[in-house]
Amino acid sequence: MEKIQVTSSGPLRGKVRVSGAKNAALPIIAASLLGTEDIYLEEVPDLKDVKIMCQVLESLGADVQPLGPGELKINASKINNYKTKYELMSKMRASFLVMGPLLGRLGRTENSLPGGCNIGSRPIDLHLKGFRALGVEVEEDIGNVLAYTDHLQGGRIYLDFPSVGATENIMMAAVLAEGETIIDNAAMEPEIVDLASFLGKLGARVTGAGTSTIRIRGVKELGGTKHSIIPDRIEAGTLMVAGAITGGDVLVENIIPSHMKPIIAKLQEAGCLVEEFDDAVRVKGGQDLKAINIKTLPYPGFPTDMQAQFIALMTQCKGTSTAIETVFENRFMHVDELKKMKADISVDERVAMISGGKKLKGAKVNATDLRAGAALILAGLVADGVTEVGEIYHIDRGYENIEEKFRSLGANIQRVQVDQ
Ligand SMILES: CC(=O)N[C@H]1[C@@H](OP(=O)(O)OP(=O)(O)OC[C@H]2O[C@@H](n3ccc(=O)[nH]c3=O)[C@H](O)[C@@H]2O)O[C@H](CO)[C@@H](O)[C@@H]1O
Ligand SMILES: C=C(OP(=O)(O)O)C(=O)O
Repeated sequence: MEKIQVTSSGPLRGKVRVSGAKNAALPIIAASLLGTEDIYLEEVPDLKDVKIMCQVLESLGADVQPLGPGELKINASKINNYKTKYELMSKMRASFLVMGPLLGRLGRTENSLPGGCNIGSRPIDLHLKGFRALGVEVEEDIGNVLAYTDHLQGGRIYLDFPSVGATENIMMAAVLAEGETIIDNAAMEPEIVDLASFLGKLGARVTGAGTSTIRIRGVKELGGTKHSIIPDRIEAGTLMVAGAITGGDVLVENIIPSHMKPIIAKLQEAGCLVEEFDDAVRVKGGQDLKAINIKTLPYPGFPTDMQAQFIALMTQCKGTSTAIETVFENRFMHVDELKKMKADISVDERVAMISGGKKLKGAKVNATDLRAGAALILAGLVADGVTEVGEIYHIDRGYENIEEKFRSLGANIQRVQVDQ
């Protein structure tokens, strides 16, 4: 079994390049099902989730060819299957994003319910509400969803919560629907904007992405294009926290700084020095980190995908910090693991209180989900002794070459084979 071993590393220093965003690459690869000509993608991160999404596309009849590093060529002109395989769907939440494109292309899609990080119940009611508003019949059975229509018709959808996945799925169905679709209370994440820009290059007519109202005017057919995936703001944030927690000096390159506002603000509140460049951010960690408070929210609020890494940081901030999780109802599983490392944290429903500034101790811990895994690595960098992180397949879902990137900054980290 593979584990990641981290040993107390001292201040991290140097520069490191961020990969393309997992959460932009996944919907864009799914959206490639909409095109009828060659699609060339660049800056595609080499991740387990991306590989699974490519396998999902192939199982539907698309041709997916890796070109150079980070490059994919996709041709979906001959897709012939509307059913996705349970083995693939169960491995990844985002596999559900093929529903919208399949409805657009084939008018039919059948999927088992998606897997992914166990951070809450993660229903798909808003995706289905959106499809129904576009004239789609939806039949739900235990663990299975069948959706079909013989006429995809634009409609108006109000999302009760600005769900990222629902916004993406509805956009992808609506681009080939007849007439206009309006999504109100849409998610505003940068990954939605990247998807809209990709769809636009395929020939779709999408406006308003990045605001809470997205308008889509359906077209008859979409073509091909070349597109480069935006940088991963969560990987960037994780590397910035690595600089902060170790009192280091790290230049994180290939960043869109405007995507990083809540992270930059909270690192500054904690006492770090943050310098912004056109496409990079430098973080100098303070000697005495101060307690801070975070509350996760949809974009442009503080990202839930950075909450675990910030709790690791808060264990080193003097005083009591709080983290309020409002997006997912069960996203504090890393707390029990951090407590094994002697972190002083209590959780009351959606609020975690972190009494920080105390030395952590290395321990055997498990990555209970993707960002939990990142948080444990960050904690391991400043803990006495060795931290051994298990269940690292979660980490590999979302971080490309994580040990190499940390090692390039001077971290003492390696992947090891252990008996159990
Ligand atoms: C592949 C990808 O992009 N994953 C991201 C995406 O996940 P994902 O798209 O799954 O997240 P959503 O924005 O949909 O979920 C946010 C909240 O809405 C709820 N909800 C969602 C859909 C629905 O039909 N009904 C419903 O109630 C969820 O249970 C959750 O409480 O956005 C999350 C929130 O920023 C991030 O943590 C994930 O990293
Ligand atoms: C929760 C995440 O991913 P997913 O939605 O794919 O489970 C994440 O990236 O932190």
